[in-house]
Amino acid sequence: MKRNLPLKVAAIKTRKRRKIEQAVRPTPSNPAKRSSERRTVRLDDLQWKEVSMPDRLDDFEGFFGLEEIEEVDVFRDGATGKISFQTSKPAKDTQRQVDVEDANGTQHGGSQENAGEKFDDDEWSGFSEEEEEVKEERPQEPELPRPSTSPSGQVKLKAKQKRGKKSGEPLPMEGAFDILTDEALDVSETDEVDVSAWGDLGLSGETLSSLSKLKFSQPTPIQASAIPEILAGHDVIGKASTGSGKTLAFGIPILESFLASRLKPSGQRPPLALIVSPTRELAHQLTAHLTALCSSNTFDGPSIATITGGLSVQKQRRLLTNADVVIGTPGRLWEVISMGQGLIKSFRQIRFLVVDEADRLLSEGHYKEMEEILNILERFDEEDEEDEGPEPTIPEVQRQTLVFSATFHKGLQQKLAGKGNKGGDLMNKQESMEYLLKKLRFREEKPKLIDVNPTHQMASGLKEGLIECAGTEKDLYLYALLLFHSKKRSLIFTNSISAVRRLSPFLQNLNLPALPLHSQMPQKARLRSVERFTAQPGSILVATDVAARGLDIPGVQLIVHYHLPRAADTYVHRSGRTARAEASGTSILICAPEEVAGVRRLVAKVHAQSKSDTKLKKTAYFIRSLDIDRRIVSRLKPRAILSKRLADAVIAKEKKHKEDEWLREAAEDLGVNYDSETFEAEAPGRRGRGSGRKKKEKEAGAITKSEMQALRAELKGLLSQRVNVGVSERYLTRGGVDVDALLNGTGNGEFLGIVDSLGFDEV
Ligand SMILES: Nc1ncnc2c1ncn2[C@@H]1O[C@H](COP(=O)(O)OP(=O)(O)OP(=O)(O)O)[C@@H](O)[C@H]1O
Repeated sequence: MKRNLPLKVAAIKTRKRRKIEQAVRPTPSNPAKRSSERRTVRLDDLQWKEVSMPDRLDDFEGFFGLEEIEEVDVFRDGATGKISFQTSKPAKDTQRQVDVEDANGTQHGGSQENAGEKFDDDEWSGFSEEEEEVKEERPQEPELPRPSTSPSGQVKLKAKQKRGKKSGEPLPMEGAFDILTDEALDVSETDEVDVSAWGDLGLSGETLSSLSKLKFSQPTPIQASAIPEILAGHDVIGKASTGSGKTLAFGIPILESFLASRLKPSGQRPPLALIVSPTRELAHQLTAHLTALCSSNTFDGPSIATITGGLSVQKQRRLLTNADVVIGTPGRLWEVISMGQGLIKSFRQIRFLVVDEADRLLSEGHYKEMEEILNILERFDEEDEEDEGPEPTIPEVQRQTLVFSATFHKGLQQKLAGKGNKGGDLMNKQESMEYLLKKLRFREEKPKLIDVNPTHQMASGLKEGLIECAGTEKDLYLYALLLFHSKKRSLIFTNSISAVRRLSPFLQNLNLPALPLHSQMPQKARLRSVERFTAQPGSILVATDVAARGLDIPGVQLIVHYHLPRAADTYVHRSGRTARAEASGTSILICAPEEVAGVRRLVAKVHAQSKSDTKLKKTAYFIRSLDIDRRIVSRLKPRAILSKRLADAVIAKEKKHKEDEWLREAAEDLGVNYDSETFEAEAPGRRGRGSGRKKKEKEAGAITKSEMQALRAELKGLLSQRVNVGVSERYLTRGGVDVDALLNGTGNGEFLGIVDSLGFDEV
């Protein structure tokens, strides 16, 4: 059970953080009291005591609270396998009981496995109590399937019934730990999932039962092609469009290898696999996907360590000691692994090196850190050199190298704008192979290149379009677009952190549920934004390209490129956050007039590239403009202006505050007095680059508190009114538009014009 704990960490789904500090087990030396006054209780009914924590939480990595309980006996009924808890302690107050009841008045129960999850989440996830509300909304884990393995290794799940329903009687501890009991296994309710379509891949019963639980009835094309090659011991380069299941294409063979390795004598083993990811969010998500793959409860899965920046190095190093699978970002991985010879040696014995989003990790500008890792895996240490004599030969590579991405591109650094549009070309098959052979040391001379969809770069369910507007009106058009697509989970991409900082409050002021995500946010806040975005339907994530690759957030329906992608691969990956796993979705670029021609070429290039590989006749792809009634959009302008003024003022004040703090500290160090007004009055006026921006910032920051209040009140007034669109020649509207109703999902978006000419109404 303990060994599994790190796996659960990844669930990013924290519940109440509790620990049974002293669950008294009935042992001979500590016999449990079974006096008549003891009663069977639910854990949630007890008065848990909060354990005090130090104020500084930096090193606790999200461990925000600990509660303990004493004098509770844990019993497992030998006949039924049921687990129960007994105590003589009084029950907690009624309020507390209400907290753990759902809308139907039933108790939220967690399995014993889930109790483990709580510990693990506490290890790193960093969600505070205020997030409990979101977490409580999480759908309950599906009940545990019990696979029956046929001689062919195929697994079918039995249809199950709920215990309570069957007997019609309330069960002791119903809901809390049912999932552990044998009885529960037999009768819990779940759909029957036939996984016979996986039969040809020769997977173990354990893996099949997990796939069955995940309801993955058949492999995706990349899985069907890559898994047998990896299982046969080959190096593999896998290319398949975004959202096509590449994670399990390498995850399943790693699990198979782990399951096979259990037969060998145990002991201190080196990690089996190292998976490198370009971003922290993706690393945690990979952990989550592999964890889910091992969650059928029919076997103990591998222990997974997630090694990313933003979390304690010491803790991560400890995690590595027992890890079977290590997943991380290159910088932190290198930092942690290179801390000691012991780890370096054990990492040289890994059996699988996975480079996810390989073109990104191996591209100029990002390769350095990845190269450090590769060096660690390749390099001899001095001891080895002595053994081998003065000229050491390079040791034979024992590990399989698995490389996956949706794109392989060249010239990542070349910018699209103003540079002859050279940037962002995608590589054809031969070029990608040459490129990867140069960067990585494969075991085989020719790794298997599997490209499952050479004819199209983009997901099949994706619709693409652009909106043309003045560069200064992008905020307004973004607002209009989001109103039209209200209640749709949307991801807005920008090219700068400052744009994320500005757009998030701009949209929030307009009552849109926007969340920020960029690399300068503290790690806990980053994870929180992703979790909220995942949990809240209709929410909006405003992000830099840190969210462009790999993130698999279900139900993202709209991608907006507020800033144009700098390269073709970025366009592919950003757009790939929607229309995943056969779903549909929309990707819209907001372009200034001078950007339109360049963007058309970029998108045409993405579509043409795939055709050139297959020698299909090239017909230039023409991305269509979204037809939007500009007069109607202009009616939204007063709101947008007010919201922008408010957002700018808050940002300018925050910035000024930070600068003041910094200057005050510097002045204190120098032993002089600092007064911001005198300082500014005496500072020489700056001219030149950036002075206009400075001036604007100063003006924005000079707004007084009461002016801010007045602006807020004015905006509130506007937001409560209907947008009077008058009578449009083209789109007859009656009376006006209730934007609040639109936000509630009950309005009619037609006031924004014929946007369905592209079929976007189905999004
Ligand atoms: N065999 C399957 N059947 C159904 N769904 C699957 C299957 N395999 C994976 N999925 C689901 O498909 C979604 C996308 O998978 P994944 O994140 O691995 O895509 P990807 O190809 O790595 O995408 P990207 O290129 O954006 O990183 C996930 O939600 C995953 O759970």
